[in-house]
Amino acid sequence: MKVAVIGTTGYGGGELIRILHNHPIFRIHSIHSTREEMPITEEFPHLNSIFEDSLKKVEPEQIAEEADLVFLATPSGISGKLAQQFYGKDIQVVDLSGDLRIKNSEEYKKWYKHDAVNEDTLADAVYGLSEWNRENIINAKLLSNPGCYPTAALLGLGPVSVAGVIEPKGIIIDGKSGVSGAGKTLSKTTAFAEMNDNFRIYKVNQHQHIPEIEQQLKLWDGHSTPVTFSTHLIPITRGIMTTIYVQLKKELTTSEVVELYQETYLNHPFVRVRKEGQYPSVKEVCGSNFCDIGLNVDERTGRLTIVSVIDNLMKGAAGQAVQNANLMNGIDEKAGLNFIPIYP
Ligand SMILES: NC(=O)C1=CN([C@@H]2O[C@H](COP(=O)(O)OP(=O)(O)OC[C@H]3O[C@@H](n4cnc5c(N)ncnc54)[C@H](OP(=O)(O)O)[C@@H]3O)[C@@H](O)[C@H]2O)C=CC1
Ligand SMILES: CC(=O)N[C@@H](CCC(=O)OP(=O)(O)O)C(=O)O
Repeated sequence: MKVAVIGTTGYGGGELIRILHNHPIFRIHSIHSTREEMPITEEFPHLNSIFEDSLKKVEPEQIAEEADLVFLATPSGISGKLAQQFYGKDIQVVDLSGDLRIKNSEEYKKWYKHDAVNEDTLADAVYGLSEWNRENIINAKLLSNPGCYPTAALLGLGPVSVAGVIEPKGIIIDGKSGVSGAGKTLSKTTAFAEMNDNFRIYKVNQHQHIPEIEQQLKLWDGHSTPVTFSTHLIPITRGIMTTIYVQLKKELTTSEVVELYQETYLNHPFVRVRKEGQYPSVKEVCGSNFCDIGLNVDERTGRLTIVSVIDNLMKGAAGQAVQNANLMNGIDEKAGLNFIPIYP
């Protein structure tokens, strides 16, 4: 199958190249950028003598004629416009941005600060939380890949939310992300002197991933109410950890909760549930498509602590995007994604 990548010179685009280069079915047909036509190695010297294709202009008509599937690894605002240009054409679209995730246009505008895509495009976009929306993903032509934080948070919350064993009110999600989550555009907060040896909270109660998390929780549990979601920048390159606090409705032991998670994710190769007493760290998933989850019930408070970790560029972006593209095409979901994490 021929695939195209738009936004190739970014971190998400670069990660797509790393995965697709070794994919057994998908073949990179073309890579696209707003820059002048140049070999990708000008931007990514690490690809020298491995993959040296030249960047092409972003021409949706031509891309749709030539390729079977296109990944949009472009910023919010740009992705939505591109998705509309591909709409109705004979090509599958997988968008890594937030532009197609929020079904309510007003809600999107409130959090993303610009207009949403048109209603048709929005209505046809399938939310690609791979482990939880499989039936819709396999029939999707337009796929909206989840955000990095929502992936970690929702994979952590799914089993207890669906089982109805937690109070729908008062969920607290504490997120920490490595710097590559912010993309490669230079900014003051991600500059070395600001970020190194530092730990900073940002977008307090204003993060654009809040409506995405709440939208999915509401589908799982109609009684669910707004969550508290905090995001922190930590001085590592890759990785997200969410530490989630929920109140249990009834008495459950850690071992019972671990069993619930292990059963839920039994047939989902990219979610690894740790046994009682073990908790994941971000290094243990780095460079891979895994989401690792650790659990503990505090019997004193009746609260469950859920710890989930992902690599933001893999399960949080390009990895899950390829997993979804595999599902959309009836290919083994692990195809091209069989990476052992880079450790240490
Ligand atoms: N980084 C992460 O961990 C995650 C990112 N995402 C989302 O994935 C998308 C890509 O993120 P990321 O790779 O980090 O971002 P980067 O900023 O690293 O890269 C974005 C790329 O988009 C391209 N671009 C910018 N404007 C246009 C345009 N008008 N038309 C076409 N291409 C354009 C740029 O390439 P060029 O200048 O060559 O045109 C740039 O390299 C974003 O929507 C982001 O929110 C989602 C989950 C996690
Ligand atoms: C560390 C860092 O800055 N991370 C970014 C993640 C942005 C992102 O991936 O945005 P979408 O998922 O909405 O496309 C942030 O918190 O805004």
